[in-house]
Amino acid sequence: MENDITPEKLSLMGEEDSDYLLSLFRSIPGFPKEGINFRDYMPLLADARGLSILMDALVRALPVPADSIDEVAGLEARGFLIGVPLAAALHKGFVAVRKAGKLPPPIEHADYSLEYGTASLEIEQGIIKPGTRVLVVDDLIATGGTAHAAKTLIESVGGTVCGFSFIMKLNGLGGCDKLGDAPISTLVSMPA
Ligand SMILES: O=P(O)(O)OC[C@H]1O[C@H](OP(=O)(O)OP(=O)(O)O)[C@H](O)[C@@H]1O
Ligand SMILES: Nc1ncnc2[nH]cnc12
Repeated sequence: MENDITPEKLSLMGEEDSDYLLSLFRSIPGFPKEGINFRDYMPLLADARGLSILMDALVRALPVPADSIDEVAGLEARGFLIGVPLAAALHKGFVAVRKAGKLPPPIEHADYSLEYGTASLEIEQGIIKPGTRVLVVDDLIATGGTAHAAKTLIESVGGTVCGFSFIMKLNGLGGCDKLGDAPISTLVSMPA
């Protein structure tokens, strides 16, 4: 099903690498429930060349210059998998934005709705210092509920979201419209 995937920022790399990356995405209709076409990037991580191209692509496609980022925040769970290596590649720290109940108090908490359910995100108070410029990283933006909740949390502890980096964007759900003015980078887009 990779033929319904549109490259966005992949033009920043060679056609051979771009095609290779596109060939590794998987789409699973009906998972986790009827009506959802689940977009899976795990094969990109499992493939040595795919992982290397992916990380390179995320760095090239940063929505803001690297020197304007203080910290990278990854959203549990799939955002952790790319957030940590991206932070390391940029020589920045990494902050985990976690699902409810995983972090010790004191925490900040925000509820949000998903394409297929509802959930809560939490962040430790004190982990982001006031004035810190944070790049938010996740694998995918659908409705934008998760990324918006992360922005709310980061701002509630005094940070500023300077940009968002996603691998995938699902079209037609208005996700990016929820995120305010901070620049957004997505490597590929596809129908929801
Ligand atoms: O834009 P939205 O509609 O909010 O959806 C996007 C979110 O959904 C997925 O996470 P999920 O909550 O399924 O959790 P996981 O990463 O733990 O699998 C994905 O990794 C994003 O975080
Ligand atoms: N269609 C989808 N595929 C993978 N992750 C998602 N998160 C929200 N919608 C999703």
